[in-house]
Amino acid sequence: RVFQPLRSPVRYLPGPPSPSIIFGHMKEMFGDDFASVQERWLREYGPVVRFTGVLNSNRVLTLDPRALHHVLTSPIYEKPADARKHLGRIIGPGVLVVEGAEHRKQRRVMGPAFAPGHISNMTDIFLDKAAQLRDIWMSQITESSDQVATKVDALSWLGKLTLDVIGMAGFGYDFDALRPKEQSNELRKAFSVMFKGRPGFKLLPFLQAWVPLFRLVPDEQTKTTARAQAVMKHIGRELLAEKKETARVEMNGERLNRKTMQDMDLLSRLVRANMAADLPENQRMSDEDVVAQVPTFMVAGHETTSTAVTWCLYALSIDPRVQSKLRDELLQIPTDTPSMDALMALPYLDAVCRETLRIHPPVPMAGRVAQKEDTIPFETTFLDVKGRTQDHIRVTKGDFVLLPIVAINRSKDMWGEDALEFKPERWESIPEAVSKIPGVWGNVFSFLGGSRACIGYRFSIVEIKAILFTLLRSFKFELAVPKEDIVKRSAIVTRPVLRGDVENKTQMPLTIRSLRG
Ligand code: HEM
Repeated sequence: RVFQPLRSPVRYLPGPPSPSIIFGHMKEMFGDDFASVQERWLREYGPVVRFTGVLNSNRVLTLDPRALHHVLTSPIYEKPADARKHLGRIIGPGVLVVEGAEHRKQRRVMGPAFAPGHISNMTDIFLDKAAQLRDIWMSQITESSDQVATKVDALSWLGKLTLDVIGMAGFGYDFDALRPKEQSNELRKAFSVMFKGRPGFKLLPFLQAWVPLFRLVPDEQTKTTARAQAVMKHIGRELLAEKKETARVEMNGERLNRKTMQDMDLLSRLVRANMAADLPENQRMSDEDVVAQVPTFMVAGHETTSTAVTWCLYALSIDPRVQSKLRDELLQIPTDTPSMDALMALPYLDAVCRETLRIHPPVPMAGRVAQKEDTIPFETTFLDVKGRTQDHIRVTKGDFVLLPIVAINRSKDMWGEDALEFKPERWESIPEAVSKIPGVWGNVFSFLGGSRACIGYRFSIVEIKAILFTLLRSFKFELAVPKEDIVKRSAIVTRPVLRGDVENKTQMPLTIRSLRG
């Protein structure tokens, strides 16, 4: 590992000098300002930049669509092993962390559960839970002094809402997160313990991920995490046993008569697909793999979606014109419970969602590591440090390629001079250049692309639309603090933090005004 960077051809790429032999540019990459750092490097050093990671390891930054497409689709590239192992120790061998043949197997069995037809059946769950939040907020307004408006922390409420949604739609489990905390159930408590902690750069988890010796450091979080993990596994196993039993009864021809929401959840679908008679034995997932999908869906699908809706309400709060144009469209619908197709057919709602996920992607970046030597083709030529024109780069085992989600989504070269502005109207006619972005959804890179693209992207788009539909029809949103006070804090998910808040607590204070007279 120590000598690898000295042998790799990546060292011939232009780029900034490493500020630290131990941490390389990791501080810059985890800092709030990472997006402008990346933009600056691309401006200074050209379309392909070499920067450094831990122990001077090579990292490549580029926005070249051909190169990124290559990395996303070639089996030579895997997620960074240390990060996978670290997450795998917490959530088990779920689809988010496994690689190679095991990953292909899991994706194949899980794919049908995320098909549009099944997501369509979940729309009622999304709308139902959103209506629950609407009613809670409405009663808070009624109880307030002026009975027309109140202040809420949108982020924490939306976090509860999306946790309830992933519980019901993911495994037919009601977290009841929208209920008061005292009524918190076991799985919700276990999950919040496992992922407790504040965003930002933290040394110990970082060292634990990289240097096995540090995993022996006894910290309180590790102990409570182990206890919470045991609860999570236990509940996961119970859920699995329940789903298997239901599927068995159905498969025996004694089809259960109750068409409950549980029959529609992702885990039930996955269990059925895994039990299908025509699935070869070696393609079936083990019980351990299936149980690991419970925390996997919670990790991958809950905070990402609540953060996306939160940033959308932020964008709508600072642009009242867009907010009322969107509301006008939503109020045209004669029912509170539209179908998925009806939601998906609303053009301005679609443009607002795309623009939110472009400007405020919840996951700011990801990365892949080459497992052996490779040549990455480029669309545009560039000069290496020796001044030679190149149309490809060579990498070797251990080289890391950044997947710069924010930088692509906001690139002025691709989107035009107004790339940094929130403008849903841009989706009426998007520039030719963005059609090359190798994203699985709508010309943005926010769900990545290729064989490891977000499996839940359709789920989350319909969920986001259902939540916005329900809330915008009942409330007007305003920021309750000056917009300069909201800071983006980047970690695995980019959350809002109030400027000057020493506790670094994530929140989005909004004033909500009832539209019911
Ligand atoms: C706005 C919401 C969401 C965003 C922005 C998002 C983004 C992403 C991104 C960027 C990745 C790739 C990570 C990487 O390869 O390093 C990913 C993977 C994944 N996402 Fe999402 N996600 C969202 C919602 C969801 C939901 C709702 C679910 C499940 C119900 C979900 C399940 C997954 C899973 C299982 C993976 C791993 C896929 C694999 O490795 O094969 N995501 N997501």
